[in-house]
Amino acid sequence: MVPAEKAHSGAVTAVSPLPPSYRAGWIHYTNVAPILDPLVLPPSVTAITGVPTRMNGALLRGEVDIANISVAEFIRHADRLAALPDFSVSVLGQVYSVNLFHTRPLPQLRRIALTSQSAASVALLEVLLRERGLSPELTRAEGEAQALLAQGFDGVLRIGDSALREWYGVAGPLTPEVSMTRLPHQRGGICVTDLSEEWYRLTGHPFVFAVWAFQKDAPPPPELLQAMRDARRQGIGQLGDISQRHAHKLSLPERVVQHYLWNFRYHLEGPDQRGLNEFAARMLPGHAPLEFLPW
Ligand SMILES: C=C(O[C@@H]1C=C(C(=O)O)C=C[C@H]1O)C(=O)O
Repeated sequence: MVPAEKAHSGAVTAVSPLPPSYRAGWIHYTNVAPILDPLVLPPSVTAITGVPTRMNGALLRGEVDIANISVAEFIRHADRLAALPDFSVSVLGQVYSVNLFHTRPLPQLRRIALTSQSAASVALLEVLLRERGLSPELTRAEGEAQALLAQGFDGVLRIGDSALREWYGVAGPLTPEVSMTRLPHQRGGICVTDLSEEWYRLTGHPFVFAVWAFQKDAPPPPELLQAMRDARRQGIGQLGDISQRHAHKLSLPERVVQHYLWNFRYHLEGPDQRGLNEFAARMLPGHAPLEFLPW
């Protein structure tokens, strides 16, 4: 509780109550760095960060008012959530950081370890397996893909920064003559299936991993939206610097991180909205088409 009056240096000073703060939750993976790194929060907004499942839970339990959340949770709760009309984490084709690492061809997979950080990629994997008529056992298990593969899983789903690094461990190194898109999908008995690329092959649509969602009756203050748009414009203009900083943190070549970041679609444009609706229809057959706010 904010005190209405506060004793200070012996004098009694009137302190006006602080305006209630709007609480934001940010998934802090590198793929949102072009929006989050330059973001200057308005004074009325506070923020916490965490992995996708943590942010999904925080928004659904009302611990935060806005968060970039897994698209699967947005679809499941579309009756009470709305999404910012022009923000997304989407990709057309390869994403590099949502990977199924496996030791046998997909039709022969029996036990897949799922990351507990993800809801969207788990739902995407379920859709892709169903499309192929496959039903391996799916179990949540943490750890590095290689270690889990050595422990008896024949498939491991990983997302985010660690998945990007593990992908590069299999597909790299990147040499000056080769482009990122031409790196191999397998080496040393480990195959990497990029789920976003599989989605593109299946549907021809981008895949939307995250949207910025909020309770329908509690839209964000306009100054937060403006700050986010300003930050994104600035971030996209500084991809070189942002990539350099994050490449250092991730111990990856700058060229890899730069390609990784410019490859994202951050604006929830028409193709992304169509991809999102296509995914909603496949994830929850019979789901009413999602409505997107005008802006
Ligand atoms: C592309 C990614 O997208 C993320 C994947 C999510 C999920 O699987 O639930 C949620 C948010 C996205 O930011 C990634 O983290 O690699």
